[in-house]
Amino acid sequence: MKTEKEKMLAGELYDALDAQLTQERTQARLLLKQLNDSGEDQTEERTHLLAQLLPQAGAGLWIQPPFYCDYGSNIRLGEKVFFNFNCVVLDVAPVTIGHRTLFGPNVQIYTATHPMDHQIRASGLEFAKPITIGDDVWVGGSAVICPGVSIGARSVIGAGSVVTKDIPADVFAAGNPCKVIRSLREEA
Ligand SMILES: CC(=O)SCCNC(=O)CCNC(=O)[C@H](O)C(C)(C)COP(=O)(O)OP(=O)(O)OC[C@H]1O[C@@H](n2cnc3c(N)ncnc32)[C@H](O)[C@@H]1OP(=O)(O)O
Repeated sequence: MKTEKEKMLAGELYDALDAQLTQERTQARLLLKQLNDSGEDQTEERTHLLAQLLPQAGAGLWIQPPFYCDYGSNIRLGEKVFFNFNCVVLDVAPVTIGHRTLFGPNVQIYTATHPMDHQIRASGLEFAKPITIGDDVWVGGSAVICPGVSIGARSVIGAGSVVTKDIPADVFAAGNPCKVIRSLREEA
């Protein structure tokens, strides 16, 4: 029989109040509290905390606190990824981010979702869909990336966008819902 964590990572309905998952979230929150309370001059301390929180991060990661996530262990980052102030990554399902991708302040990445049927929702069970963002993407401030979305390499997402569907590579896309505005191939 699958554990609740295995169901969660498989995108199946699962119980978020499961003891193992609660313990893992608590551990992540304790690390986040230390990270978010750390000073700008405590670079070694921050590097040490981030290595524990995000074991699948590439070299050159820069996270400007405050930063928030559910588990950390489900976030895979390429090299030289940058998160500006106050980003939130609900990594209930895997979140995969490519090299050199930049996030403006207050970007929200949500893999977590709940059943639309109120009776199933009332049972407390929930589920999640993975999010993938390619290399060299720039996500403008306050954008929301919804569950299950992929954003192709080198694309730019305008500030304040709500990305509900996949965005291809090499485009500027913006708005709520986020739509492709133009190709960036000719601008390269
Ligand atoms: C990593 C960091 O920390 S980043 C720091 C934080 N900074 C930001 O988040 C800034 C993000 N910047 C943006 O969102 C800007 O809008 C940019 C850079 C994407 C604008 O790019 P430009 O190529 O100059 O776009 P341009 O102004 O030509 O707009 C093209 C169209 O898209 C629209 N548009 C541009 N940005 C947005 C947006 N965020 N949301 C909705 N529509 C937008 C414009 O209104 C315009 O529409 P129109 O043709 O109907 O007039």
